[in-house]
Amino acid sequence: GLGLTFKKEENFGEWYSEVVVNGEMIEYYDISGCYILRPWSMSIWETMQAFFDVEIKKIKIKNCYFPLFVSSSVLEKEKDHIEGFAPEVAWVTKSGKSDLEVPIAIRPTSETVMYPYFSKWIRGHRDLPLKLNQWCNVVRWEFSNPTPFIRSREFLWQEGHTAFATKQEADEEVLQILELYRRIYEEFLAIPVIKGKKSEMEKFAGGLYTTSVEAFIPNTGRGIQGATSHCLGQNFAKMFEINFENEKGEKGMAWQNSWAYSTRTIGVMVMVHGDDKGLVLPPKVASVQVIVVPVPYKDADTQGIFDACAATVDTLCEAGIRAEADFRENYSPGWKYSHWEMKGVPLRIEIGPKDLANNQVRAVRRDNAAKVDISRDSLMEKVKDMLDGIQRRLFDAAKQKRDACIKVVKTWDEFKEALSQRKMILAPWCDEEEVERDVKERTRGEMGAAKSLCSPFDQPELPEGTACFASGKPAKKWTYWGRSY
Ligand SMILES: O=C(C[C@H]1NCCC[C@H]1O)Cn1cnc2c(c1=O)CCCC2
Ligand SMILES: [Mg+2]
Repeated sequence: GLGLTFKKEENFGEWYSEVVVNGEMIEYYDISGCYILRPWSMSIWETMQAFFDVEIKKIKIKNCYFPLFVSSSVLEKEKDHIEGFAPEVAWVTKSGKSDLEVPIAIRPTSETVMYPYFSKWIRGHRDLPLKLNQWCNVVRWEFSNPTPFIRSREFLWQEGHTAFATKQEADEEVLQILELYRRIYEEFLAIPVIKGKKSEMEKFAGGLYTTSVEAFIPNTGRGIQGATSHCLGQNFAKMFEINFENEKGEKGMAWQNSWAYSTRTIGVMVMVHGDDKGLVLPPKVASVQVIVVPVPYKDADTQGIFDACAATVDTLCEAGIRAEADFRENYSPGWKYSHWEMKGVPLRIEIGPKDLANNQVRAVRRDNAAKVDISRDSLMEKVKDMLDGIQRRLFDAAKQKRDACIKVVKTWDEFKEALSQRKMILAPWCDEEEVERDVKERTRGEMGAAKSLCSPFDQPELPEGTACFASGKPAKKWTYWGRSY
């Protein structure tokens, strides 16, 4: 039948796999960890891309494209960058029947692809700042449970790579980009995120510090890194000799950032907003915001109903609303209702003989199933208002649900209790890496260990003498902890 066989509250993993397929976002592919992005999800990626691309161009970042292939010598250049990740790197070793002289890696990220050329192009301070971005795919041969959008062996992302003469410029840009990532989640995907700094253990090993926007999946009680913006310091500049002569003719090393968000964003949106009828798309990213369904009754003025549907689509499209009608003859209205609910279209408009007679339409919201009769005279503004209302309500509902999953703790026992309740935990921490390692060790189990998610920029009051929840040492900062993806 049309409905889902798994329930979100009962079999989350199976529900998720089914809903991304039945919603026509994904088709499973015959290579494990690889998925087909169908138009229904590709259009969401394109909508976010359109926003982000315009915004980065406002701050003078230029798009480029570097090769997919990385030579092994260059990939292994930044030692502590690569050591932890080596197993994930995919290699080309043959062409046709013959082996390649030297294996060639497929980019898992492009620092080592780009930075030899940054070194070549950056000579004097006038060559700075150099600010590049590329929209591309990357390959990471992950082994842990592959999940569409969330963890796949190939994914789409943007990766920004910038170089500055001063640390201050780099620091400023890290936060500018992080704010764009917050807007992607909160303004487009209607998902609340927390901005913060990663711990020394969780940061990007090759960098100086990592900032991130952290989301949370209430159904699994796991945090998920939504996007990252790193300051690389001068580590890569030292390794790749990215030097420049400043105004006084002195030699300086560039300060660099790198930042990314990926198609993982779409998976988070499905997990947060989806329900047992299928996908629920925030209007801002829905490729079809309104679906108009004719509801003919026997032979009562069927042509009039069809004409009214077509006219309704025209009126809404003229107002910039992404509206379509489903005129397929071989499906019943009821079948169409379920179909478009499964695909998560935010608003359905039904037009039957009664609606026609009263010069009105029946609007049905996907998020809360509310039904409203709208006069065709005020159709445009009423539909606009409803779509804005749906966007806002999805965010508010997700924020309320996420906030209910946050627990503030001060002691180890409270921490363990909150973890068993699948919470996202805010605790005072001494900021010592050994203690973080200890927390991971002490919370290992079949559900996975707890790790630090981020230290929020928005720090609550930390009274003098507050003890670290895990070590009892003087706490230095409030930090979010939890199981994560
Ligand atoms: O990719 C990054 C850092 C950085 N890369 C560019 C965009 C921003 C940010 O993601 C971290 N990272 C993650 N995963 C891997 C690597 C890696 O460097 C290198 C090799 C294999 C897997
Ligand atoms: Mg990884």
